Amino acid sequence: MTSPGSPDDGRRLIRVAVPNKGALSEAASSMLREAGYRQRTDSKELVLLDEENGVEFFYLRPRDIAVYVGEGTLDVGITGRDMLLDSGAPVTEVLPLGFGRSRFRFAAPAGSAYDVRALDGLRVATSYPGLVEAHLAEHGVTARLITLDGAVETAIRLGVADVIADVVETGTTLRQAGLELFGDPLLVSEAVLVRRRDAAVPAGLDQLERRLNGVLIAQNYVIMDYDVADEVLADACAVTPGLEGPTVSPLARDGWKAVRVMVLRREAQRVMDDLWSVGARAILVTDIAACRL
Ligand SMILES: Nc1ncnc2c1ncn2[C@@H]1O[C@H](COP(=O)(O)OP(=O)(O)OP(=O)(O)O)[C@@H](O)[C@H]1O
Ligand SMILES: O=P(O)(O)OC[C@H]1O[C@H](OP(=O)(O)OP(=O)(O)O)[C@H](O)[C@@H]1O
Ligand SMILES: [Mg+2]
Repeated sequence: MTSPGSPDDGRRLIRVAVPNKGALSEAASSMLREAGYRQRTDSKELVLLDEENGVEFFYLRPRDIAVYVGEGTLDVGITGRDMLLDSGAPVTEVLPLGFGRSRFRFAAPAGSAYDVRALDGLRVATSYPGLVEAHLAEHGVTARLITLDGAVETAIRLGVADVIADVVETGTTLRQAGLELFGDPLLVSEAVLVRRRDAAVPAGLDQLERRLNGVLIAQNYVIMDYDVADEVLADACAVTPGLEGPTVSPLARDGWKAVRVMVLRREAQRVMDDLWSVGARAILVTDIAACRL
């Protein structure tokens, strides 16, 4: 008989927690899909078995994911760094995933010019009490935390709090509530892959990590090909050092080489200008569909 969590051939499945709703949900599933895993097609599905890849996905609230992984019920999960620190669960980051980027900041009514050290005795509304409490303690400040489930920006207008601490991406929500930021960010957050701290590395994590890393590289890098005369080959290679060094091949045209190299996508236009300046020609940029480095 097959026990839960093990397919017929006796391999143990790696159990992965994925956000079921909210800001991380869609991006997490599409990254996993990009990495070759099956994902649910119905947002009501709670569990999905991808037997071919040896993975079982559990769709859970992002806030609960660090708890399940910290308890060892699930092997790994995708959640926000802010949520994982707030939970205090014994989990550790395996890989930052490059989406769900935000800052965790204090804000107060525009013009009130607060300072973190002046929060003693004030009411701070937040959905992340663990994070805020630790930060205030670091600064020797004792404030009264008002813990709310969401829509924290409204708490000041309704007279429940003097300042708030919340997730900020574009700042639109804050501005619309007539608030402005003060103090340094408590945290810079993004979605992260997490596993249980001080526990054995779960079987299958290395494959999951390599696949997700492959997706990140494919998103962030392009392939650049160009032709260059031997005399300026070294100058061109200095512009495009690549990750491990460019591939240089002979061209049918005497005294010229063909070069192939990986370049950061966001720098591609600047790099093409620089290559052109040193004399490179036929500069082509190609997307990477998938990779393992
Ligand atoms: N507008 C945003 N841009 C980028 N990341 C965000 C944004 N809002 C939330 N996040 C991040 O997404 C993660 C989960 O937050 P989310 O808002 O999805 O949870 P929630 O507030 O519990 O759920 P919901 O908003 O659906 O009630 C956190 O790590 C947070 O930093
Ligand atoms: O800086 P912005 O681009 O405006 O984004 C930040 C807002 O997005 C999230 O809200 P969400 O929609 O998740 O509602 P919630 O506050 O109820 O969680 C977060 O809590 C902020 O309110
Ligand atoms: Mg939210």
